[in-house]
Amino acid sequence: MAPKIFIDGEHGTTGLQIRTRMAGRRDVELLSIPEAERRNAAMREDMLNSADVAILCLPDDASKEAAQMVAGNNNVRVIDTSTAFRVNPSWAYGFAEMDKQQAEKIKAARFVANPGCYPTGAIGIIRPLRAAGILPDGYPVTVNAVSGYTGGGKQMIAQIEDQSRDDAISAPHFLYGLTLTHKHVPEMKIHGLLDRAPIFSPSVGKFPQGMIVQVPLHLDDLAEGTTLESIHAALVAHYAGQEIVTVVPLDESRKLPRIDAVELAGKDTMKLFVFGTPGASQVNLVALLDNLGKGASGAAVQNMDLMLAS
Ligand SMILES: NC(=O)C1=CN([C@@H]2O[C@H](COP(=O)(O)OP(=O)(O)OC[C@H]3O[C@@H](n4cnc5c(N)ncnc54)[C@H](OP(=O)(O)O)[C@@H]3O)[C@@H](O)[C@H]2O)C=CC1
Ligand SMILES: CC(=O)N[C@@H](CCC(=O)OP(=O)(O)O)C(=O)O
Repeated sequence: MAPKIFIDGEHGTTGLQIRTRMAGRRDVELLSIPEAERRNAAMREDMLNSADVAILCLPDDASKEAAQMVAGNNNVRVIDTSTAFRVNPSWAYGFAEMDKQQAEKIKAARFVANPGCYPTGAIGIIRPLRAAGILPDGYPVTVNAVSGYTGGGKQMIAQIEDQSRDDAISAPHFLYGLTLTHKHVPEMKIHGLLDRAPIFSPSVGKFPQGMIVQVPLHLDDLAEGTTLESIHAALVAHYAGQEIVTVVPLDESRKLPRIDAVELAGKDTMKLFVFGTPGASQVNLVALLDNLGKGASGAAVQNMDLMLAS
């Protein structure tokens, strides 16, 4: 019998994209509730407890409630796409490529916390450098990023696409998270293996899907002898043996005049680049992804497939 999957929040931005990715799949059975009943707690509880894998695509509070609804039912495994459980040690962190053991941890887990979109890029860059001893304790890491506006869910999509609203956003590009206390900072610190919280400056551009995450570094403050080439080699070694996170060869990235935030829109992969001038003292590490692809729905489906393969 095909495993049953219930997407709680299936009519929201992340949920819909997961449904699209599952369309036509015969190896899973999708359980569903009508859109008008999406907040019917009794129906949701029933569906959640009928599923083999429940994928929660809800705000944090609703995710916590849903997790509670299935807590006593060991037949149900859970993937949560919210921020609620990402730094909870009882939940496996759903970034399969972040180290060599992570895919096995996800396969075996009952509870998987899907990573945030920005942290996927930031951790994808930072963690390999911490693991290789290149990025020392105390380094003041900064993370600067731009996301497509679907990152803000139904609310922000409406604010940008419907300019007649009182709360419409007309800016073509805006910074936010100005208090430097964005909800993704703890996740970046813990799964990035950092001893100091990074300064995180997010922004949104007037395009629906896509994301650039930048981590600029001073080579003089890294492990002795670190060069642009050795950072690139460490990333290549870290991501060897899989196809979802790729490290762009230096001879290719050197020729690029610019990076397009929407290049990977609609894709579930992530590209990493090492920019800078050979022999100079600074590098800029860049992750390119789709906030709704490897940054959310694509990663959720990848995690579901790992869990079903166990
Ligand atoms: N968008 C993105 O790029 C990313 C999103 N995420 C995370 O995914 C989760 C979902 O976000 P997103 O899809 O963008 O948000 P949306 O606002 O687009 O969708 C959320 C859905 O959940 C429903 N919902 C809200 N509260 C409840 C509740 N109490 N009970 C049942 N259903 C409820 C909403 O219904 P209603 O229409 O009635 O409000 C809506 O259908 C969030 O935790 C977000 O942080 C993670 C990574 C990236
Ligand atoms: C553009 C935008 O608003 N992005 C959201 C993050 C994306 C999201 O909601 O996902 P998480 O579950 O990973 O938090 C934000 O900054 O709150």
